Amino acid sequence: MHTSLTTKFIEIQGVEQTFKTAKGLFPALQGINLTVAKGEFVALIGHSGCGKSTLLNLIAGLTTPTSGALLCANKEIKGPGPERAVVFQNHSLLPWLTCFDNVHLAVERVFGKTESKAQLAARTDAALALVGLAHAAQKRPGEISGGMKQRVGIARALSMQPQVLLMDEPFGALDALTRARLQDELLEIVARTQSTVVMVTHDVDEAVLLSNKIVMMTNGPAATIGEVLAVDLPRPRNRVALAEDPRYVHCRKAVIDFLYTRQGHVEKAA
Ligand SMILES: Nc1ncnc2c1ncn2[C@@H]1O[C@H](COP(=O)(O)OP(=O)(O)OP(=O)(O)O)[C@@H](O)[C@H]1O
Repeated sequence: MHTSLTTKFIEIQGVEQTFKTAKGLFPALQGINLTVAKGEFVALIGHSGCGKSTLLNLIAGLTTPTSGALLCANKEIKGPGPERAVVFQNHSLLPWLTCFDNVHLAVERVFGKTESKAQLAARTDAALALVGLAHAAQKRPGEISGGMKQRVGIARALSMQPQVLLMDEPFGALDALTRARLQDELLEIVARTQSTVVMVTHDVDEAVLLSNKIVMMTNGPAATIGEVLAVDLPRPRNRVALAEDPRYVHCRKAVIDFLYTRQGHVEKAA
């Protein structure tokens, strides 16, 4: 159960992102102002191409904004850092390494200079155990299912003991049942580790089930934050019980209204 969600952790101030393309400048994001508190779970939702990944990449420090500022723990975000671990949709594991070695690589990068070999191995084991994959430690990505690969990706991110977990549609490529199971696991892990999470998703139910706050983005070009919805559902959350909870239904409807009534989907060429 989150106690206080008041400590400002990530601050995004007047951020604008313009890309140079063959056809000229493309304004992807403008006027983005957002605060994420420590221990908060924030979902970014919006139609395809509105700029969710662009915003997540800015927080990850993989790109720099055209203007505006991004801060993490009062420090300007100037590049990627182990305190902001990223989980991508396609797990991005190295296929020739075992699950253990894939996670160990990240552990070594962050703690290699300060900890013994035994400590690094123990961290790796603990991260795999956290996602229920201790038994698959010696398997290679090609020998495990899509859901398991995604769990290794989450273990790798968590193994760095990041202050914030940035997830870009982490369950987007999975079937509905595996996706539901991983959402439930993520809920438990986040409760146990008190992680701060920013997650990009297309899935309204996923956003409501997992988050404290849903950031709804307008369609691009020059996309911005249209509305922020507070999800005041108590934790722990149970998907079956929530399905009929009027507060859940209300949140779900508010997001659907925003996406389909006020931001009617416009397909546009990328
Ligand atoms: N490096 C880039 N150069 C040029 N345009 C880009 C670049 N990255 C993103 N864009 C454009 O910026 C817009 C936002 O892209 P982004 O990938 O952030 O959207 P998204 O909301 O994450 O989409 P999806 O939900 O489909 O993954 C799109 O129009 C995209 O074509």
